[in-house]
Amino acid sequence: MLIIGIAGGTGSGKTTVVNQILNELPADEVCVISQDSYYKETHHLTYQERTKINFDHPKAIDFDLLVNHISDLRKGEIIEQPVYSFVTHDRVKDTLITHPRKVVIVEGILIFNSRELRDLCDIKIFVHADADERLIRRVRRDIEERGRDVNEVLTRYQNTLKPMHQQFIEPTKNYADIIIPNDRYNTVAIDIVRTVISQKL
Ligand SMILES: Nc1ncnc2c1ncn2[C@@H]1O[C@H](COP(=O)(O)OP(=O)(O)O)[C@@H](O)[C@H]1O
Ligand SMILES: Nc1ccn([C@@H]2O[C@H](COP(=O)(O)O)[C@@H](O)[C@H]2O)c(=O)n1
Repeated sequence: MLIIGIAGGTGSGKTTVVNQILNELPADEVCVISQDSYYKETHHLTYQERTKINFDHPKAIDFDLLVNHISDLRKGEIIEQPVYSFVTHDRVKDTLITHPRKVVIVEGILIFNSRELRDLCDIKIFVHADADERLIRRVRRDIEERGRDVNEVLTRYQNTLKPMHQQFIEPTKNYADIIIPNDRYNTVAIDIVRTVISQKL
């Protein structure tokens, strides 16, 4: 099994890179684990209380469960991946049955903050895009796909996204084996990653 960690700031293009890698691999040889699915359960909080959570701090993530699940996959076990709603800011009741595959891709802004998770990754990739580019993408995406308005996104960016990126996300670039510059679509980098995967497999 080959475990690939893909980190990078919000809007850097992690999900897009994952999809580009997936395009070239047979569906039954790869599975994807998103860190977003592992935001801590917050059933006990009201919606208003949940909106105030700092989602860009490592404490917001259930790393214990995430590490256990990746370890289980490595052992060949099936896991039940939680499913998260960006609309309610909480996990939903459903889970996603996920089978171990030859290639396991773990993606998320904070994954390299966990030493255990870093150690589980055979290849660590950091997707880089400049802050202004990421903000533009984030505004568009959160309005179109996550039910937010421009004021909410910009306020969150100033209060949490920017400082948390500087404190917790950007420094983890140092752990990366490969850094993908993604201000523009980077097909050369994707080809290189695919070649590395093929060679390892
Ligand atoms: N290289 C790129 N150039 C332009 N837009 C991009 C690029 N990569 C991703 N995007 C767009 O930016 C938005 C955020 O990308 P996404 O892959 O969801 O980022 P992340 O998973 O890192 O938050 C999406 O709408 C996506 O289509
Ligand atoms: N309820 C939530 C939970 C997280 N976020 C934001 O999602 C970002 C991480 O996802 P990416 O796909 O952008 O990597 C992170 O920056 C959180 O602020 C949210 O808006 N609402």
